[in-house]
Amino acid sequence: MGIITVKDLEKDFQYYMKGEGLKSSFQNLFRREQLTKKAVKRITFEIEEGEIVGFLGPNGAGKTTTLKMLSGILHPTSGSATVMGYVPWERKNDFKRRFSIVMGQKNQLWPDLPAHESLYLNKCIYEVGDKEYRDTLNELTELLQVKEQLNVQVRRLSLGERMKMEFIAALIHKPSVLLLDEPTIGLDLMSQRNIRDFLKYYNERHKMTIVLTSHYLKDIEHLCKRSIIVNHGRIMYDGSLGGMSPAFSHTKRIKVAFSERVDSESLSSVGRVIQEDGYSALIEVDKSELNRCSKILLDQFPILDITIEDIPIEESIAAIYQREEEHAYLA
Ligand SMILES: Nc1ncnc2c1ncn2[C@@H]1O[C@H](COP(=O)(O)OP(=O)(O)OP(=O)(O)O)[C@@H](O)[C@H]1O
Repeated sequence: MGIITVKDLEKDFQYYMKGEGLKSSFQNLFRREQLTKKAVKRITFEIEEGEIVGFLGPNGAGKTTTLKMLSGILHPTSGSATVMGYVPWERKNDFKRRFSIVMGQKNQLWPDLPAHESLYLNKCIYEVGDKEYRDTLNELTELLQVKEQLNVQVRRLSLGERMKMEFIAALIHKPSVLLLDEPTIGLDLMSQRNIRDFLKYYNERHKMTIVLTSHYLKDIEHLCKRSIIVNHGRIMYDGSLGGMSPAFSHTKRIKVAFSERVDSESLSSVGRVIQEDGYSALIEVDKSELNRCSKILLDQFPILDITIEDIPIEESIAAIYQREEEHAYLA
């Protein structure tokens, strides 16, 4: 059995419709229309110990709601889930001691205190022994290179430094499962990379299971062998990003620059023209046709430069987002 198991998990939010203006506010005092938002719809998956799994999806897809249920912050409407054998929303102390969540948009450190005081508070809450606390703090501050900043008031830290402190606070009790909701949001490229490298190293060293949501594809590509793509609360894909769609892996793109103006009509005999402006073109061809099409281009067109590319992963993901729900596809 996986360290995380999710079976037919659903979450509905009830909320009230509120019209605009004073008249509508007055009417709402007597009659309010209740609406239901189905944020998560019967999702099922299992995650093995030590895995890093990416949770991908457009805004409002249901990622945060799922993570909140797995961390016990929210009760599901129906379905079941276990994390390390515990039902998260029962919030047993043993579960809390072995689990952690970092939300890029929320801080758990006190802004007016230096980070080390909040960290010490976490040590006491989680009943971490003195030596273990010292060793873990040393390891984490060295890995994240924030030893010097431990005594600085959290509100004075840069966003990247603050995020690193948030990670230390989340890991000080050495959880077995870590949920990350947009951990690199707002960080510059260098800080994003530092956090990614840190997570990769930490996962390999401590075999910690990580579930990660991020809108930065680089985070997912770098860290996750497996990604679960959700849209409208449903799982649309579960597998590796590389193996996302056989249709995409059978197609290549030829990017060409011409030394003189080329007629767009003539290019359509080579393959599917994605874009062209007379002096350059992007043409999609079947992999098996690549040699033949490249030869036609080289023989019959005034080629200045030619490159062959795979379909960018972002486009494969966008295509999955757009897929109709009833065609949900499980790898
Ligand atoms: N408390 C709530 N009441 C009503 N609707 C809610 C509530 N919380 C979330 N929702 C709705 O549920 C849907 C899923 O939200 P969720 O935050 O899980 O999406 P997400 O995939 O994390 O999006 P994002 O990438 O923008 O953070 C959204 O349509 C959201 O508006």
